[in-house]
Amino acid sequence: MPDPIDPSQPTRRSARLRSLARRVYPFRVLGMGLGVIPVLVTLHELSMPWPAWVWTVFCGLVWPHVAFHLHACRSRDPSEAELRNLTIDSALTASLLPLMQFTLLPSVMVLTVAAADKISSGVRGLWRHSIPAMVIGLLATGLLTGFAVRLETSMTVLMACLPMLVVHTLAVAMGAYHLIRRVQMQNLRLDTLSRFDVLTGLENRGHWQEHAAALLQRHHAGRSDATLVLIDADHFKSVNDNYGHAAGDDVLRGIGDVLRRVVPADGHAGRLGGDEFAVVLPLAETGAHAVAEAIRAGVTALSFAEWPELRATVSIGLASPGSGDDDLRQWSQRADRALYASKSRGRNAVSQTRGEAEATA
Ligand SMILES: Nc1nc2c(ncn2[C@@H]2O[C@H](COP(=O)(O)OP(=O)(O)OP(=O)(O)O)[C@@H](O)[C@H]2O)c(=O)[nH]1
Repeated sequence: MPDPIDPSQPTRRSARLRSLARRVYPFRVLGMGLGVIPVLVTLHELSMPWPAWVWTVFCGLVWPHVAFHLHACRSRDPSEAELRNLTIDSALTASLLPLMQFTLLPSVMVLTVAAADKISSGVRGLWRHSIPAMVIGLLATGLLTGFAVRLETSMTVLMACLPMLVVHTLAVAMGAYHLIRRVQMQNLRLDTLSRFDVLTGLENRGHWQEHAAALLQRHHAGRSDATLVLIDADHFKSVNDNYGHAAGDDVLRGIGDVLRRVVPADGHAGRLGGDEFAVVLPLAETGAHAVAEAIRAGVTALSFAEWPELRATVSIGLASPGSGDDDLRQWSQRADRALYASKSRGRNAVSQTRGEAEATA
């Protein structure tokens, strides 16, 4: 079975490549368009014949649009077509070097930009696969024009290289900047999704448990009071059955809103799953009981615009850690027993494990 997060899987690869043509197009137009300037200036200095000019203009100004409109957009497999185009880019770029008699600066510059564009395409190993195409392009025009070499770069050619050096470099940097920002935002979203419950916006089970375990540890170290409050919606199944799942979701969201409003800033509220919620408070039982009672009253007061006759209640159990509560599980079991006491006393109630159970409704 394919691993959905394995980037080497074919489906993910083709999804990534699908946007390649659009991503590469502006950089190809910019890179090859600006690259043509120093090449033409060099051709002028070398008094090269007109076919060399025509070829250069085709490579720099015509080919990028041909590649995009004829190949990548009309192909049945645009991603594969674009990979082919990137390889042809390399061949065309290298074919300009013999025409310039390998004049050092523009030759190195256009080759470097061509390689950088392959690397920034994000396609692994593309620049390596482009090397044979470069050799072919170089040999083709080299054999036609002879392999004359004139490395020396005049000041005019140097000046003609500047637009490409500056503009292309900045454009690539800006592209990388936007990509990094997007990845950062997506990481933030993933982080939020992994820690918070989508329906209520409260902490999810795992994230809440981390806070609860940390508080339990602080309590055992004698550095904090602690009370665990378990909350369960009453007859929630019948809310779903009688009003529908959307109404059930509204009740859960309403309970989430009450918890956000009532739980003090140093407490942590989470949705454990289904209609079960939990809160940990750095308070002794008396203070926690007041918070639990405020939660119970807040849920009782909820109203729902779409279902005016719908009412919700919750049963609540709370427990402070006993000396034998070494882990969160044992602590939760004690709070759960208190919650069960509230259920068996008719619901819409707050109970605690120490002392007698209290009915507050
Ligand atoms: N609308 C909605 N329902 C959910 C969601 N998650 C779980 N449920 C439903 O919540 C219901 C929980 O029902 P039970 O565990 O039987 O509890 P109950 O009906 O509240 O009974 P008591 O707790 O004894 O009062 C089930 O019908 C689940 O299908 C959710 O995200 N949205």
